[in-house]
Amino acid sequence: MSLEVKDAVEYSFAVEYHGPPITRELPRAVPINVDRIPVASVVSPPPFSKKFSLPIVQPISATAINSKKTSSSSAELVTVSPTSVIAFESTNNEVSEGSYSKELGLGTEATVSPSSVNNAFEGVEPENFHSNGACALSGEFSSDLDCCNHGYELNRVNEMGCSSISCEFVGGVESSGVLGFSDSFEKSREFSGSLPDSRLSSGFKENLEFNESNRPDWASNESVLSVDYPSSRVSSCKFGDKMNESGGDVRRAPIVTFCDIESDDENTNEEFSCSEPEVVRAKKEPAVKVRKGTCYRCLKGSRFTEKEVCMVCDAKYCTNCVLRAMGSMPEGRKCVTCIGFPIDESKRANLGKCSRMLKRLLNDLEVRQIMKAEKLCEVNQLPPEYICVNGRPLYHDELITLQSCLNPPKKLKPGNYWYDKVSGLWGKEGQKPSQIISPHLNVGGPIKADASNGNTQVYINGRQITKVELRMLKLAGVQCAGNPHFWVNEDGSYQEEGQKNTKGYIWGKAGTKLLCAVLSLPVPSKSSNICGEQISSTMSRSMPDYLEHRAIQKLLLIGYSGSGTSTIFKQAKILYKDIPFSEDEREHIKLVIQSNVYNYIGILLEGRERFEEESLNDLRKNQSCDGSTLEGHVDCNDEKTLYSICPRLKAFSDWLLKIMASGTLEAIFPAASREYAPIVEELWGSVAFQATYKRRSELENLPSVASYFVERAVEILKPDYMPSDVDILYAERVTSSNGLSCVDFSFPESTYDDDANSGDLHDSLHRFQLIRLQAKGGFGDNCKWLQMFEDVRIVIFCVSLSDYDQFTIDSDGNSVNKMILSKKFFESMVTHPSFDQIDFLLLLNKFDSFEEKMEQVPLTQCDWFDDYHPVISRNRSSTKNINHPTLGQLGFHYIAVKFKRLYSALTGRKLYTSLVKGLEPTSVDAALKYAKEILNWDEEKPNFSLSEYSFYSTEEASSFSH
Ligand SMILES: Nc1nc2c(ncn2[C@@H]2O[C@H](COP(=O)(O)OP(=O)(O)OP(=O)(O)O)[C@@H](O)[C@H]2O)c(=O)[nH]1
Ligand SMILES: [Ca+2]
Repeated sequence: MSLEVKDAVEYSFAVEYHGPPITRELPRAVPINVDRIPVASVVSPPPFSKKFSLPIVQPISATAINSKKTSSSSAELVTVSPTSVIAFESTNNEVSEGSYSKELGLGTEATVSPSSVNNAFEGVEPENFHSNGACALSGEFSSDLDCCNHGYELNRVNEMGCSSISCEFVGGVESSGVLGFSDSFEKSREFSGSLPDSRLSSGFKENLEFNESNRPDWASNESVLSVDYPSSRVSSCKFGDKMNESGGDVRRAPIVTFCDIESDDENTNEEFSCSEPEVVRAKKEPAVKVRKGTCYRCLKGSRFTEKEVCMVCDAKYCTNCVLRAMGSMPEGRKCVTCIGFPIDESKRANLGKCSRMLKRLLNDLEVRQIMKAEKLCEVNQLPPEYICVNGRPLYHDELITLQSCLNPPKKLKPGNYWYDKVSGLWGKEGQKPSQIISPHLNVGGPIKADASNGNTQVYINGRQITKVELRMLKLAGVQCAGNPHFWVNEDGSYQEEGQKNTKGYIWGKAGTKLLCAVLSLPVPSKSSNICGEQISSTMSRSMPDYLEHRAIQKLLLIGYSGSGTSTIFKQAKILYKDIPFSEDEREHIKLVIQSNVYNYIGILLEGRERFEEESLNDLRKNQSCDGSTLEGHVDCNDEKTLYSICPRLKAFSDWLLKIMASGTLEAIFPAASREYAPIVEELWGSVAFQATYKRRSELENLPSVASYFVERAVEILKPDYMPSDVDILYAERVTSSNGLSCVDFSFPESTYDDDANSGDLHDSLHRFQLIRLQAKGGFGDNCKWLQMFEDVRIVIFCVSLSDYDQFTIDSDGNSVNKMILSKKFFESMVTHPSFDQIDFLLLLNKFDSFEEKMEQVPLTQCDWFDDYHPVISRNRSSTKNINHPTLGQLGFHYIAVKFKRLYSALTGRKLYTSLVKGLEPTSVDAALKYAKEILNWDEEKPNFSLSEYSFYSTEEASSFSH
């Protein structure tokens, strides 16, 4: 179903006002003077950029624009035929007064008359208008309110506990329909720093002004109507609310200040307040005002009609009208009347991303050509003065320098940035660095000490650095005592100011890069060390692909020791990376696996000694009793048992056990590996070892994965062995030694998506970073890491289901149930201040062994589960059956509920849970996609109104209810 939810959400009904009598004057929808219908906004600046103070906002009348257009020097402009589609080189100059005024709705076929403009607002009684805020002029306000009513529930534990990715909508429009995600909605409110309500009031205020003064000049209308700015992102409020009304400005003065259009795609929880600098930007309004949801040309259709949007004025056209309204689209999707105008910056991300509608209407070649033009044509490029570097707006060639350097800033959007020319560090004004771009570029002003708003008293190249940078420096081993001023070069070499000798290289250590990744700090890219690079002077570089620049979403994976986090981490690598493990990594892992194998062999040899001892004891006992031999087990003369080995093997065994006891096993292998491989082969072939191996379940220290490796010991210990992905998956101790590992990935495009529509594609191109933090016996030492995870989007907490009958000795020497330890760890994490307001996804892992275990061992082995009284059907079968769940499924469901209740009691929020078999790729894939779904919704919710197509139609919303 692909209903256009955007419009669905924008549509709103006026609500009758029942409140107290209103004392002040009520706003009225005033007929607009058609002659004054504005058609121009800011004059596109480039031609004058060097000489004048720009931009200048001038009201331009419809006739004026027509004459301007016809006399325009741009061939493209004048030859546009509103009806031909690909006629970029159209021959007839059919742009006459008539055709333009027609498009403007002023001519004979006027689509909107003064009265119809008025009509559009009819039916909105003053009271309603008042009570409903600014909905008549800008439906987005009410749509934002609707947003929060879209209760949405991503799979709770399904009855049988098997499905983990189902989603449901609960309640479409009723105001109490907030379910499940209410907490995350709270979060998004916080992010935006402005509640929908506050927007309402400010929008309303401006509308009041509008109506009171009824100023006909466009410049002021601009600001009023801009309140209607599509609420694409949580922070969008800033545009309309703070629209600066000053028309002209002084070119070099940094009064052009910005907030980000999509600032939420990074640092989600930071700096989203309306106290940010405001944007000064005029937006061209559609030539006509129409009822929400209808086509701007034919005025037909409803909110459900699929529409294409003009990149400039936001006018929307239905399938029947779009080609007529947009013509040949020489600059992409713009109304014919908007050609030559800069695009609405909020739509920059959509440049070149074709809609389904156009794909249907046009052939492939046409689509490609239009999208290319849309992306690359001059007028659609980022205006240089929208980029402010070190407090100064850029000139045209500065922007080109910036964009065409070897390491250009990623996701360059209008905004204020700081740039440290010496090191190449680059960031948003008032924030930590986000990237290291090419150094020594001649752009912007000199860097200011407070550029990143740091308060650490530590300086890098004259800039006071931020807390997180200081943390990184310290962890990277840089001596930071005494408020030093550092001089950092682009290669990371640093010295203290005033001193000559280099003290070290900040990014020199391997660990520092990982650290930076975790702290969201940039590291130099490989090519950035090249100095004096040539700056190409052409605008050949295409605009950076926005898809690449989506911010990475961090998933923190934690769990009590042995819960399976490293298995899931490795599984993610294998699932989503083309090269899950590099050659170097494999080489290293090989050694780990080989030493693991020796370790398992050692444990078995230890067991062999014990078994031998026991046999000998039995033997002696028997001999002393009746003097007879125990048949088949002992050779009387040599005191040999089934478990005895020859001296050569015995010597090896003694040596290995000694090494293991001294804890130096790893230091001795791999060198020893080559030497002893033949002995291992002999050992494996021996009767005694085989007999021991048969009794391996009696050896407590031998992990269950051991058999996977020991049975292939001979092969694995060969020098040319290379571990397979599965070997690595099963291997112990192959993930990072310091307890921290991370992997960046994105989910591959799902194969069952009906259409490779680029609008949907973004979903598969979301980037994620899975960070695994190991918790040896609760976090202890690693707790220091937790505070670094301020920008983690979700915590994935892993619990081993099969721990319920496992016990371990705690520090006081008491035997404690491992599930209880997991629970305690869970409690301390969900209540940890670092994770306040962060969603938790509980993975109940090792379901495979749990299912087996449940057939043997009662769940009540764990005290926490002593109230487990399942209703077990008599004709229970072990196969999955909805009506007759297995014991494993019943147990899983019960444990999931236990954790959910615990979580809810501790946080008042909802815990997401999923069942996992860590060793099965599909299961881990499903679990991680579930995490993605949770985040997606979290992100989608605030900008619900902008999503062109959504999987979640309102119909689905209402058909699924609680
Ligand atoms: N049967 C079964 N075993 C699993 C599963 N997931 C992990 N394991 C095994 O459980 C053991 C512990 O898993 P790890 O992934 O190392 O657990 P961890 O969370 O990294 O534990 P620490 O390294 O102690 O912090 C390994 O031997 C895994 O092979 C599963 O789904 N089923
Ligand atoms: Ca492990």
